[in-house]
Amino acid sequence: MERGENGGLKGPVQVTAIQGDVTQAHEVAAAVTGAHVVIHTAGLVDVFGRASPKTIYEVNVQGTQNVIEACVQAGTRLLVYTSSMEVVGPNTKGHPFYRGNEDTPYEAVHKHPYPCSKALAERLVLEANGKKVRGGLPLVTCALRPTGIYGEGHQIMRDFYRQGLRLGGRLFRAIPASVEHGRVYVGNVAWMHVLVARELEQRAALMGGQVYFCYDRSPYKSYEDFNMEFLGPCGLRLVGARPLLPYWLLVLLATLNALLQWLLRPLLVYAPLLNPYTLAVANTTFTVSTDKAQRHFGYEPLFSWEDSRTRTILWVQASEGSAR
Ligand SMILES: NC(=O)C1=CN([C@@H]2O[C@H](COP(=O)(O)OP(=O)(O)OC[C@H]3O[C@@H](n4cnc5c(N)ncnc54)[C@H](O)[C@@H]3O)[C@@H](O)[C@H]2O)C=CC1
Ligand SMILES: CC(C)CCC[C@@H](C)[C@H]1CC[C@H]2[C@@H]3[C@H](O)CC4=CC(=O)CC[C@]4(C)[C@H]3CC[C@]12C
Repeated sequence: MERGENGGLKGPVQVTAIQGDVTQAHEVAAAVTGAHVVIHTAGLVDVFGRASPKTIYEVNVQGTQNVIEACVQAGTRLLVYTSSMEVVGPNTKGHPFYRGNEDTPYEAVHKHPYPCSKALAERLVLEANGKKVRGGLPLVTCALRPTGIYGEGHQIMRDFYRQGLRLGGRLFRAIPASVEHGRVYVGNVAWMHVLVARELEQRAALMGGQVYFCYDRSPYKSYEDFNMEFLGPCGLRLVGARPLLPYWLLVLLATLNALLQWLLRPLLVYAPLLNPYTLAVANTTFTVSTDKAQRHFGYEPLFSWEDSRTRTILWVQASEGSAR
């Protein structure tokens, strides 16, 4: 096997897939046994009310506890956790987080089950740093906090694309262009995980118990303007320099959706994109500006903004056939 541009090994890699449920401790133990490093990225990502708060807690918090316990029992010393920007914010008060870094003071107050579960799970992982694993050596853990991930496989992007096609090639602006939302390309999030997994053992004293935002050179834009970087070249147009509907009306619609969800629950799962939580997240500035990952483990984005954009556009275009 040869070395690639970034010093990593290049060539075929053998992967063994083991299917399991993180809520089942014995299944997690079976998957972790014999592993040198664990990257725990499985999670229930639901901000729409599809799953119950109990299920979200079981998967994200209890599942993470199972992973930690499996590392301890198996004597696996290195654990990397995929956390989220959501453990910080936006908070329930809608305070902006503008170009913040890992040390920026911010009142992290959550009510929604998803950010609550990610925050609890992250805390479990960080508190487990230094815990003795089988054999007596200390566990080394750290957490990566991606902002909104985009790229190939981004289902919400595909949903917006299909909606735009249905509306005759148009999407209507709902959020002011001045609200900036942090985004990071999926390939760079993955690359950051690989680097952490590679460096955690050698740099345990520096990296153990640390959190790192996942970032790259994607531009700071509003959620909708950012999506248009990909949907625009696919033939969609964002209508309106300002939101089409007044904010109070969006709040009303979001509240109505939440009420309908609650009323219909015994009959069906009504889970539209717009609810009070998603509206608050989309409408609150949250952007990061940091070089901590570069300083601690030499991270540089593997994919430039141009590459990330092109790859995402190609993926959206490829999904066009199935959209019609
Ligand atoms: N999508 C985003 O913008 C962001 C995602 N994240 C985090 O990144 C991670 C991956 O998220 P995505 O790829 O977006 O979501 P996803 O839903 O595409 O992937 C989650 C994976 O977890 C697996 N999973 C769910 N429940 C499981 C269970 N009980 N046992 C085993 N596996 C289970 C799913 O099968 C799926 O493969 C999650 O931990 C999420 O919290 C963090 C920040 C932003
Ligand atoms: C016109 C509507 C109000 C627009 C709705 C857009 C929303 C569905 C999305 C806006 C921001 C997204 C979230 C954000 O990127 C942060 C996230 C981090 C995670 O860890 C999981 C996903 C998410 C909560 C993401 C979910 C969709 C949005 C709320």
